[in-house]
Amino acid sequence: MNRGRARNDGRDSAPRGRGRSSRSAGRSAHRHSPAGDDGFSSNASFGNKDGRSRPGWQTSPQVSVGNISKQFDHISTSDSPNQRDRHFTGTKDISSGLGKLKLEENSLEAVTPGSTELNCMHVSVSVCASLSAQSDLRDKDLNIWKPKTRQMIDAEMETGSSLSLDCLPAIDNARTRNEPSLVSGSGIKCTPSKKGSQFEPTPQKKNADHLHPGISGSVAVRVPFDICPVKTGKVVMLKAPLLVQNRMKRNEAKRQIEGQNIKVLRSGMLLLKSYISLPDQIKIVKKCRDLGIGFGGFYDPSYRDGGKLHLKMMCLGKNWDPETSTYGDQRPIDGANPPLIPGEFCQLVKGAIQVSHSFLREQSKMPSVEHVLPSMSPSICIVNFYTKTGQLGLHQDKDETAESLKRKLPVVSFSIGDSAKFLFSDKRDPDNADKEVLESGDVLIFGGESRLIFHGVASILADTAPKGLMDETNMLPGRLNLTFREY
Ligand SMILES: O=C(O)CCC(=O)C(=O)O
Ligand SMILES: [Fe+2]
Repeated sequence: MNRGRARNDGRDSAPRGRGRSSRSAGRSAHRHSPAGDDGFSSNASFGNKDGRSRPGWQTSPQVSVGNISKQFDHISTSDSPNQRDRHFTGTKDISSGLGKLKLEENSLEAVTPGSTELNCMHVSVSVCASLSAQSDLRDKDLNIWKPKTRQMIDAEMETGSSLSLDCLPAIDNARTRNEPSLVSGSGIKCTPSKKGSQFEPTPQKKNADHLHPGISGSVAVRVPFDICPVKTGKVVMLKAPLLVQNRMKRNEAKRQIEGQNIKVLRSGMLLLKSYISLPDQIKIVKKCRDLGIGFGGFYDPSYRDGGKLHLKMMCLGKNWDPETSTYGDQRPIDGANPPLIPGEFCQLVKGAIQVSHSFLREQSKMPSVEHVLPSMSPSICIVNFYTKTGQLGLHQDKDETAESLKRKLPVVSFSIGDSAKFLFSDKRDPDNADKEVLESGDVLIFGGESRLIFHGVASILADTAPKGLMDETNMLPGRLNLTFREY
């Protein structure tokens, strides 16, 4: 992808050298659910016909934490369509050194002797930290959620270290993927009470010790980034000022009036305005939120020289590493395997390409438009979250396989939340780049002649997200962007 680093002025640093990954394309292809399996019909709606959500989206097992479960601010509602309700919050001090995890179908218990204190706060952390598992969590977890299975996993928790459990809601992922099942979703963080011990999450570790059985010692934890923090009764939510609320409502109304339309920005570069319906935007945000707080979720990506990108990122299907500008099956910073791309996302991508084809055929009166905009089947999705100050310098997306680039398979980009000032150009030249405002629900496609166009995000236009989206998801102010590619 070779993203130039965004400086504060929105311009780029010099292009970075990059080795293109020569891995074969096949590896990731089977890793995402085949589009259509759990996707949705051609009208691009996420829900079932009766409006209810599909089970894959809403798995919600009950979770408790040993004998302290009652004390948790647990608002799990297994039938609730609202993902945010499926959390519990809490932190627990551990003063003794031994703990046991008891896992059984639809429940998880952590029995931690010597518990002394419970404070309520929302924490969700990846997998297990400071846990020396005496059994292979990976293998065991694959069975844990089978009916009637009960398992005990003895685990040693070092005194003065932290234990983090993640158990919701990516049980589906764990079933289908060979990785620890305590993956995405909410969790409980047990932190030490010992003076001088680390209360802060440990810095990320550059290996995947925690994935291997029998390795003791403290294991690093990625600090999860929650794009939709849970509203609790105790937190006073400040309402957006009236002016802002009115602007959001106006934007929403404008989008509804203008409806869907397609703009050809260049050959092979199309902008599908308001392509993603509001209900689907909401579902995408909630899904990204759940994946984002789980193992392999959002993190602060940096370049090789340590400079930070001005966004949070996670990869689905395959990992793209900004430090090396290459794709791989594991994320080097923590060994996480990228979560699968939800089938519903792939369906939306395919639908957007089909709609573009119909439009191009209609325009050109040509029976085939594949040479203008080739079809593609996504095997990679890079999810970016930009806060109000986020940006991304002009860059080309060109770390996909030589075959994918040769065929000029398009990149398909979803915008959700606040609008973005998007730049694109033949050169890495922000001053002379073309500009387009990408709004919530827009889908941008660039393939064919435009496949290697320089593009980037100059700025985020604050408080422009649809009010309905923000109200329904409690998403932080900012913009969610998903770019799909075929590896
Ligand atoms: O946020 C956007 O619109 C662009 C993101 C992008 O170019 C990328 O992730 O490579
Ligand atoms: Fe890009």
